[in-house]
Amino acid sequence: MIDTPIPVTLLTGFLGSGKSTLLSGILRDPRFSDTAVVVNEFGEVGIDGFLVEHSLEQTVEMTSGCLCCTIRGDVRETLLSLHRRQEEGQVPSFERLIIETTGLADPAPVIHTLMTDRRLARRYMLGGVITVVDITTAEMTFERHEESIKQTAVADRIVLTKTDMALDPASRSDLAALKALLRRLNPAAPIFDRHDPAFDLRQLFNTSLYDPGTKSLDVQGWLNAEAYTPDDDHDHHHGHGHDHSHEHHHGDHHHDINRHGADIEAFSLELDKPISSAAFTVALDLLISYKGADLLRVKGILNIREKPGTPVVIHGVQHVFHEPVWLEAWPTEDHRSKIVFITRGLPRETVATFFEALQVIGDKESSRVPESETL
Ligand SMILES: Nc1nc2c(ncn2[C@@H]2O[C@H](COP(=O)(O)OP(=O)(O)OP(=O)(O)O)[C@@H](O)[C@H]2O)c(=O)[nH]1
Repeated sequence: MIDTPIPVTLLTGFLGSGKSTLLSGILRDPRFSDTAVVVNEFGEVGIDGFLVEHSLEQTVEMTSGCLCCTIRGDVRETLLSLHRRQEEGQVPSFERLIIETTGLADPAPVIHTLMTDRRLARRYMLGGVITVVDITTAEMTFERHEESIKQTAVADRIVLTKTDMALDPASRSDLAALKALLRRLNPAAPIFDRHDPAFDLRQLFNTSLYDPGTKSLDVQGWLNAEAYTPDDDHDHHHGHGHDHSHEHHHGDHHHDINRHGADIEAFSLELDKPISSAAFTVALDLLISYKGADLLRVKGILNIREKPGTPVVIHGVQHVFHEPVWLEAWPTEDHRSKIVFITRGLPRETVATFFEALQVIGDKESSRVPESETL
């Protein structure tokens, strides 16, 4: 058990959106009794008394300030120390870890630390990102706080909160518009209603590439490339074009919620021919140096020409990419490379151009890039 990296789930969402309330619900549920929690709070008391009382040493609260500022030190040290204490039997063993970030935090630095820190990577892996969205304040929050849009764009799961509060008919149309906006910002992340009787907390945690339960890789579910492909059934799934104002007209509803995050695009690229490892590396490096900060999330499965039959999985958040994972075989009959992108101010056409050029330069350049510098 201790040999398998422990999945880490990031719980994010704007101030007051309902993160702690959701977390309390998770920790009250006996199915999640093997969960450790790291809470980062500005205030003195992180979470309600129940959690502190019943989770005992598995709860590590940090009152040292904003997570995004202290991540290099505190969260890393906290996670390593927690793991060590588990191995030494000082705290009960845990199967998953949740980090609740402050509402103001950009989740990217935490994700970067999990992706790149070798000591952490032997013990933990990025499980997923849960983003909580308060439906009563979402529009104002998106309006005023750019980071809340980014929190949504990098999510693996989106949870709508405060849906139990009385809604007048106008607010219900707001809800439809909000969902359409969330799908546009992030087509692949399932959206759950916290108060839907069918909502099961377990749906929040089946997010990682590696499924610790079955000890197998679920590339299809993780990539969910179909969600990025616009078709008749998915006419809310975009990534092409910018004018979304035709969607969801709601009587006398005046706001155009879809203008928020108008520069965010979600799309997939499919490459029919196997690609050279060297050319792919060059194209990705160029893209990162050109617009690294605006590659909000990139996931993909690649057919590398030099290694037929063994695809490689890539995963990046902004300019930082996870160590590629080589698979022993393709998960399906479809052996095309597929890459999904969520970008800011970086249109599909531009990204596609990089990868089309890649196909062209592939043959010429592959011999000129040292093997050590490729995937
Ligand atoms: N009616 C209702 N109230 C909720 C819901 N979720 C949270 N709240 C309330 O909203 C307030 C803020 O919730 P928290 O869970 O503390 O939010 P948070 O995101 O942890 O807040 P910060 O830590 O300040 O960022 C509290 O008063 C909660 O009781 C919900 O689904 N419905």
